[in-house]
Order: sequence, then structure tokens, then C-alpha cells
Amino acid sequence: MGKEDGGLGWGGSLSVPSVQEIVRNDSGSVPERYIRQLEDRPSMEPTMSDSSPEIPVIDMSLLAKGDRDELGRLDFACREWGFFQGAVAAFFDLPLQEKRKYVMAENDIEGYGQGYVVSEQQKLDWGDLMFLMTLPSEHHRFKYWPLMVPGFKEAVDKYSGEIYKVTLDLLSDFSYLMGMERDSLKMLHGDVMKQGIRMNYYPTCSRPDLVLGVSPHSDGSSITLLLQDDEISGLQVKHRGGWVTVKPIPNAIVVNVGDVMEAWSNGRYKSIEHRAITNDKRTRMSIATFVLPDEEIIISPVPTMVDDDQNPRMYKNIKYIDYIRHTLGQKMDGKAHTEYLKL
Ligand SMILES: O=C(O)CCC(=O)C(=O)O
Ligand SMILES: [Fe+2]
Repeated sequence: MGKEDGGLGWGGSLSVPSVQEIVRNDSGSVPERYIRQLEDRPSMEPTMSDSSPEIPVIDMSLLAKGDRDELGRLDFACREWGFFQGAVAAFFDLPLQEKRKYVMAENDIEGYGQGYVVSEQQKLDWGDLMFLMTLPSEHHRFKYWPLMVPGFKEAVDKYSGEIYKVTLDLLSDFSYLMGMERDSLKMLHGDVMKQGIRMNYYPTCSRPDLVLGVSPHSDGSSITLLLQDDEISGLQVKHRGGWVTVKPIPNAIVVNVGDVMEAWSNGRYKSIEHRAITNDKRTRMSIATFVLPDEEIIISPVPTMVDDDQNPRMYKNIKYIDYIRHTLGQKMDGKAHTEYLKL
């Protein structure tokens, strides 16, 4: 962290065009590098979400016990979204030469760019993004922060702080469910729990049936908290071999288990493969907050989730930095990443 010239040391991404610019220059064509192989193309049939099981919705107030007040916190975090979304949209609305001032370096993953491009051959995602490490705040690398966008820093700081409180509540509940003390999962993140925020911007695409906004992947986080647009759907999760669209619910945060939690829970909680599709009508934005352990932490299943007969140990010991370098060094490739964690 904060190795100003060498980047985060987590990996990097090749530089590719801004999708927003491609669409601005010629909204009717889709360059070859974005057109997916037949089997990877999204089906545009709306029936998928209707015929498949719904994603469970958890009312945080039911989880709250006594003096704990998760619902209020969640509500607060979600109300911040309007403000935050405005600031993020203001960033993407800047002219390209302004945005390029915050462009991620080739050896880095922070800044404005198109993440996870590791080869000239790979198919590209129909989306632009801005990734910032938001916690711990002493490690902010302001060269990547568009401080000239009015309110941007304030909105990110506020949102990051509120979502951190929701994170602690969720980790406390997960700890309880895994048979541990309520602060155990927080402690497992090490001395410095990290938070990275990825702001995704998906321009419209004239042929949404040919492209993907984000390739299938699982998140390398412990948990991810995603705010998606209230009206425009795009997120799909893999379920029984098919893709289920997660219908946006106003004022809801989508929580998904990341690779690290899958390993900690010895596979009880699954880091689900997901992707994003685009549409030809409206630009979509989403904001993913990744909760990340300290780089030096060794990830392995917690003792309460392992026993000799019913739940043999399924995941190996691996240092988080080695894992994240491994995942970022490959193109997003479905569940291949968690396979690397398994024994
Ligand atoms: O845009 C979305 O809904 C998904 C984004 C995502 O999966 C990510 O940023 O990791
Ligand atoms: Fe994701």
C-alpha cells in the first residue's frame, strides 16, 4: 500500500479503450474485441429471472437484537447512495482527457480504467470503472482521486464509513452463524481490514446480446456489498448452471460472499460466480465495496467449520497477498479462482 510508484503490488491491467468513448464516437457498432464467443453471450430472454428462484431478501431489522440497529445503518448507507451516485456520475461525465488524469498505471489496479485486462487476446468487458482503496484512510492514494469533482471525496468518505459499519454488523452475524464469538471474523481480517470500492459504469450497447459488462467471476473479498441502480438490472448470478438476474430492490444492498469467506467457512458459504450484462437503453452504474483482509493474513478454514467426519477440511493455507496476486494475474474466469484455494 502506498508504494507510490510501484503500485499496490497486487497486479495490473493492460490499457484498453474507454467504452464510454467507443459509444460516444460510434454508438452503432461493437468492436470485435468485445464480441463474446457464442457460448458466453448473454441470453436476452426476460424469462430467466421469472422462472428461477428469487435471491433471498433479508430484512436486517430481523437480524438486529436488542440494542443493535442494523436496519437504521443499512437505511442510512442506502440513502447516501443518491448523493454518492451523483458524484460518481459527475466523474464519468468529465471529458476523457480529465478522466485520464486518474488512469490506472499498468502495474496498478487503482484508478480509472477497465480492470483485469491481462492479454491482448482476451475479450473485453463493455464497461469502464474507477477503483479506489478506501480503507484504511491513511492509505488513500490521492493521485487517483478526482478531487476536482465537487463533493466526490466527501461522498466516498461518507459512504465508505457507513458501509464499514454495516460490514461490521454483517461480520458479527456471520461469526455467530459460524459458531464463533461475534468479533471473530473482524479479527480474522488482521490488524488492517481493508476496503476497496469499484465504481462500474456500463454505457449502453447497441448489441447487448453479444457483450458482457463484467465477465463471469467471483470476488476475491471476504464479503462484497453492492449497490446497483434502483431501476436498471444487469447483475446476474450463476444458479444451477444458468444465469439468474438479480432484480434491483430500491434501498437494498446486495451482499455476496467472496472467496475468502468461502475458505474461512470451509465451503459452507459459497462465493458465487456472477457477471453483469448491458442493455441498449440506459447507462447503468453499480458500486461494489469489497471487504479485504490484511495482505499478510494466512487464509484457512476456521476450526469451528472443520471436523473429521462430516466436514473435512477442504481449503489450504494461503497468504492473502499471494492469493490476490494470483487472481488478478489471470483473466476473470469464473470459479477458477476459488479452485486455487482448495486442497
Ligand atoms: O455491476 C454489477 O452488478 C456487478 C459488479 C461486480 O460484480 C464487481 O464489481 O465485482
Ligand atoms: Fe463482482
